[in-house]
Amino acid sequence: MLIGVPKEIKNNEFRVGLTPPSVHELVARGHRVIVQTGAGAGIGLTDEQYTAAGATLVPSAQEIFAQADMVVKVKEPQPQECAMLRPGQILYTYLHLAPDPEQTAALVKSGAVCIAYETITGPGGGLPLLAPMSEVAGRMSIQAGASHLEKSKGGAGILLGGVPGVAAGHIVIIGAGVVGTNALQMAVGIGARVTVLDKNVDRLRQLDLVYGNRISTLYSNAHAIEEAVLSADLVIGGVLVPGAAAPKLVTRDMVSKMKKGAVIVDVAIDQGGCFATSHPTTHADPTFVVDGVVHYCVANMPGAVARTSTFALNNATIAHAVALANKGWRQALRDDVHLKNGLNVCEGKVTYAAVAKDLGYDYVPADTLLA
Ligand SMILES: NC(=O)C1=CN([C@@H]2O[C@H](COP(=O)(O)OP(=O)(O)OC[C@H]3O[C@@H](n4cnc5c(N)ncnc54)[C@H](O)[C@@H]3O)[C@@H](O)[C@H]2O)C=CC1
Ligand SMILES: CC(=O)C(=O)O
Ligand SMILES: [Mg+2]
Repeated sequence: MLIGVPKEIKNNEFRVGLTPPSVHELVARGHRVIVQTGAGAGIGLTDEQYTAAGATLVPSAQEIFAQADMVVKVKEPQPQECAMLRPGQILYTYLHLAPDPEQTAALVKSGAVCIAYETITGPGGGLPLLAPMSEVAGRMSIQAGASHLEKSKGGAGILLGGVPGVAAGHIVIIGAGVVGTNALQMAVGIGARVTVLDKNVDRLRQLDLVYGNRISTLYSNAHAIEEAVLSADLVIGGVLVPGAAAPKLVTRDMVSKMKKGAVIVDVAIDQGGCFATSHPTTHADPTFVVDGVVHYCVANMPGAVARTSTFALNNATIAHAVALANKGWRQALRDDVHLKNGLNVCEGKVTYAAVAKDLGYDYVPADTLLA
């Protein structure tokens, strides 16, 4: 198979779909890989490293999309990339379709076979191709929050760890999945007071066993969320209903009653966000203020630590990339229910139930397209 890797074009996005070691994995199995010139330059992955791994460099994204049987990316395709996809071509990347009707319509129109990293499941449960980026974003959420609590960034002027004689700041984490537990690890590490909420009591039980009385755990409902966020200096939003638009758990009214200069980091913004007042921002202009509360809503947080993130992502994506290249998409999906769960749009049909429901498409089960 001919596999193509374009340079990412989203704002401040320096990750790349395949590292040179991943290129080597594919080439060693008899596949050809074309990489756009300079695709990894922003994170020190040179064109020479790609050619040494067996890739051929091509100068433009147009040539990558025109030639490749499978395009491997990181972020959802931007409108000009959607326009270059063609029927039957495999697109393997993050998509986050539920909050994005324009992208969904463009992918349906393209006729391409669109496999979303974020809905591929794992034999042990969970979302193993989302997990590494959630680890990164969860850890980053505390440093982003701490930074924006500084006066010069619009925050209240609070040091989360406090100092002897002055109380530590209060961090509230909504959602105790991968983002939430990684945020929690950092929050405890800097000495903040931490409250974590989830609907899954087993998750809270596990965290209680690890952290004991260093944290407070709360069952997530509207009352508990309101009480927690009103006393918070920093709120992290890390909820997920897989594939679906994020539930708006923090209302406009709650935000209006929060402390002035408090900070919200809505990590779930790539699924639409879990604060009623959120909208996506970029690394170039990461925050806005509503009712005196600083909102950080960057939809590609791991792009800021693009080198770490690229290697972590490739560790999780390469095995399925090899399967798709070796077997073709139909057989690879027939052989692996977890990879099949990644199919969101295929040959003009929406094949992921939560996306179809949220955006008003007919849901066509993947199996009907694999016969
Ligand atoms: N902005 C960015 O750059 C990035 C965003 N993300 C996003 O972060 C979000 C979270 O991802 P993960 O932690 O990997 O998901 P996860 O599935 O590991 O955890 C989500 C948690 O939310 C909980 N939850 C669901 N409904 C809830 C409710 N009503 N109240 C409280 N908790 C609730 C679930 O029980 C689960 O524990 C996703 O939308 C993901 O796409 C992930 C990486 C980067
Ligand atoms: C998961 C995601 O949206 C990201 O890594 O950018
Ligand atoms: Mg997006």
